[in-house]
Amino acid sequence: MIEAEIQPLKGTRADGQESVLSVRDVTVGFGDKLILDKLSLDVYRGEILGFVGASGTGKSVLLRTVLGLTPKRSGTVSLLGTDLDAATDDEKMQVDMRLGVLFQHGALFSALTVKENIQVPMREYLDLPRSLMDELSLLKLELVGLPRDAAGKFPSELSGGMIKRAALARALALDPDIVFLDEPTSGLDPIGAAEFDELVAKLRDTMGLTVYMVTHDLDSLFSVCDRIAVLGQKRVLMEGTIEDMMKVEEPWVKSYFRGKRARQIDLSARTGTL
Ligand SMILES: Nc1ncnc2c1ncn2[C@@H]1O[C@H](COP(=O)(O)OP(=O)(O)OP(=O)(O)O)[C@@H](O)[C@H]1O
Repeated sequence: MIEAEIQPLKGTRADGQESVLSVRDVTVGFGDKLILDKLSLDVYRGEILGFVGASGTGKSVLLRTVLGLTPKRSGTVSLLGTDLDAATDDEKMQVDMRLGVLFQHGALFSALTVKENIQVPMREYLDLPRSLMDELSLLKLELVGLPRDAAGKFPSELSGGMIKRAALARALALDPDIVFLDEPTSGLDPIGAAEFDELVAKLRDTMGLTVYMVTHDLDSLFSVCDRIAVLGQKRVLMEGTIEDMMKVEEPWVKSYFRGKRARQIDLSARTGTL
């Protein structure tokens, strides 16, 4: 399959699936350095989208732009059907409440316990009694597979894998429709990373969560991502399933998905030894 044969960008998929995130012709630059040039992308409800690209191509810049943290020069970003530029403050807040974010670094506030970290979004957006917030925090911990006694611990007392889970629990605090995960498995050993991937897939299956995952982790791309978008040349170079990616001849995509490491993972996945 060549690039042109991969599914084109649309607002709604052929099966009628709604676009939860719709990025249209977004241009972002710093000074005279253009990072994204008329980039378009859709993420559909209930899918796990893996977003990849060489280092420095602008994956974090796009994520920050979508979240409204980095200004764009032109283009539109619609989240959950709301054009963020045209939205009122109240509409923006309604959207903010329905998305969760797990940043690669600085995932948790170090001076707060895990429970207090999970309660940060609840305090920001909801007016709930303390006992209910405590109960909800324990439910979120259970959801991400952490024991109840993790609630009173500080991030420094947790392993890397537990920190990621606790940060995910915080991202899920308000039962979001979509979560943005920036390199969620970086720094985890392969078993911890595989367990985290399984957790993300389980949450998608049970909660109908939509997942936008920036990742370099080939294991994640092969095992849990429904669709992959590749960033290159300041735009989404191509998008499709992992099978589509395996057929692409573009040099970076080819070496990424069909290099030695990728071949080992693909073989493991096919033989069930992953
Ligand atoms: N605030 C900023 N001011 C100026 N340049 C920036 C700023 N933020 C990012 N950049 C530049 O934008 C480019 C893309 O950076 P970005 O962090 O998005 O890359 P990335 O694809 O996420 O890389 P990696 O995979 O290594 O994390 C880089 O050249 C970076 O130096």
